[in-house]
Amino acid sequence: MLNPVVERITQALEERSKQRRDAYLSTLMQAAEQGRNTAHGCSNLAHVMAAQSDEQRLIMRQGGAAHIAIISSYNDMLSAHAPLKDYPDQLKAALYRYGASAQFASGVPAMCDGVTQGTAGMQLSLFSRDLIAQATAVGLSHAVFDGALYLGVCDKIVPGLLIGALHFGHLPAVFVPAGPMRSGLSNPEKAAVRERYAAGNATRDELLEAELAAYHEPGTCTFYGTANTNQLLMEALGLHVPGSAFVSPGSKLRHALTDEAARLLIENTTQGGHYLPLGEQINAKALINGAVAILSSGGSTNHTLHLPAIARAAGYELLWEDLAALSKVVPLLAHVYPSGVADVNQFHAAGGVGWLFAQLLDAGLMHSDVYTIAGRGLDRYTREPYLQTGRLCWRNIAISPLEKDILRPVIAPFATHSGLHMVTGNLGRAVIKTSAVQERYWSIKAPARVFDCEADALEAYDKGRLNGDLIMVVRFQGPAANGMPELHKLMPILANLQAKGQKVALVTDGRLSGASGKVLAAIHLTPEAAKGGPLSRVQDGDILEIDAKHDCLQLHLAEQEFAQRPTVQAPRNATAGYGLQLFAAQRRSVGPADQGASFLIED
Ligand SMILES: O=C(O)[C@H](O)[C@@H](O)[C@H](O)[C@H](O)COP(=O)(O)O
Repeated sequence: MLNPVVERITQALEERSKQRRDAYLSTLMQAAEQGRNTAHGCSNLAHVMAAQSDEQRLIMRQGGAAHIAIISSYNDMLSAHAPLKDYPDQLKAALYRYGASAQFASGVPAMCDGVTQGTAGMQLSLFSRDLIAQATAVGLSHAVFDGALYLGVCDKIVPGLLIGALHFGHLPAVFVPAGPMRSGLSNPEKAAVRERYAAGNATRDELLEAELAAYHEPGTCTFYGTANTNQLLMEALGLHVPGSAFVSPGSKLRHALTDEAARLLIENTTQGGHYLPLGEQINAKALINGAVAILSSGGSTNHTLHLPAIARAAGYELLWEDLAALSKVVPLLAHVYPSGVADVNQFHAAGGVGWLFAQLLDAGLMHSDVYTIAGRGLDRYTREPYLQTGRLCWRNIAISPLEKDILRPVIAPFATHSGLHMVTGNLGRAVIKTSAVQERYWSIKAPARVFDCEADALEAYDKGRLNGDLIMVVRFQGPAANGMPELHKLMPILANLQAKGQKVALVTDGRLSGASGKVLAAIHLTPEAAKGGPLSRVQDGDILEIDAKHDCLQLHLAEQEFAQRPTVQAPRNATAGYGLQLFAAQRRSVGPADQGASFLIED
């Protein structure tokens, strides 16, 4: 039986979004009826076919076969995307075997947050999600396709591809992952070396050695950050070949799963006989399944931005309140770094996605009656793929998790609350994830130390100026100020202060990495300081209080006195150089964090 809160939130989502969703579906229907662009004349078609092989031209000229778009975010800057290099050729070969034709419709940009962390480039990170959505739309705008394969893994890329794809929601879609790199130096060991380096107790050589041992080959980073949360989300939305999220790149199984992605897509086209338009697949139940999967696994806080933005692209208005309400009934069932010490390879080996979904479905926390690319019913995603004499098969996963420190059943979870909190008070509202924070640190009342950028906070630490209990405020980091960068570089220094016995926390209108944890952090604060939010009136020494258990974020100051304080303006020249000026229009038009921090303004 479905959990009543899950049922209520799903219904509320449907009701609140009815008008928008109906309009979305009617646009989708029109596009579906039209199919490929019927206005295409011979010259248009000749342009489509000019670069194709004779065999492919023949298939297209004869008509009747599906024509598939491949959209890829491949580059070899991202270790997670490097394995995608040969996928288009493999997928095309598989599609041809099934009688379809295919074209590499577009590449989309993809940046690595690990490379840009703590640098100006990070200011483009969240904006790149919407840019990827636009690039996806450009790729599909030729309107000659019957379905599309989307290749991407990392933080902004998968949400961006999905948002773009949903604007072509009449096309069936399959997302094709590449899988995580093998485990190297463990994530906690890597973090420990960083903390020692920040404290001056490790050399730069030691630090680099540790980083290289952690990030050591192609594949997704092994912690459960935003990229791997994306992969879990794609399984929960039924957009992957079941169980394909965390299979290593380069393995025979991965190869077979990639071929299977092509086969399933063909099946879901009109030509394949089981037409499944993406826009119908991603309905309220699917979105709630995505949210529940992320919450129960301690997924990335970035998805409090991405999920509302994805939902909006499908005609839904998903609220932070929905996530907060679900969080209270969805137990934390996985402990993967930063919430635990295990990495995603160990999570996968312990039972992984399939085991987790089986638990959630059994407890009525996920909707089973959803459309997936593999057929109706999410139960298909509770099994794991394997090869039997070269043939791709699926099998049930053991009922008990193989490792109770990594996965736990609904009846004995790590915590009954998933750990995502929405805190509110006179500064606005913000998001806190407690699954990686020890419970004794969940509340704090301390003086504010206010910084207008991450670099100033790091400098204060280096100069030994962060003494005593403190709540670090780093403001002018919201979407309109500078694109809402991740401030992950603050974590080692705050962790060090905490380890020394100081009570510390962070309040910011910026973001943290999915890999951040340990220290209590109220992030995505809305309204942001650059828009005149109350955060712009906070001063050094103000007493702030954060209480995750009671969903509270408060500045203790008489209301009138606080209201009369002058509003500090955003620092000038923070957005110059490194291409940042090119995004001035986006900073002007971007929406607030609780609506996904998106600059995609729809009519
Ligand atoms: O949200 C995320 O998951 C991050 O953006 C992640 O993709 C990024 O690469 C981190 O900076 C790496 O974390 P570490 O620096 O801790 O390895």
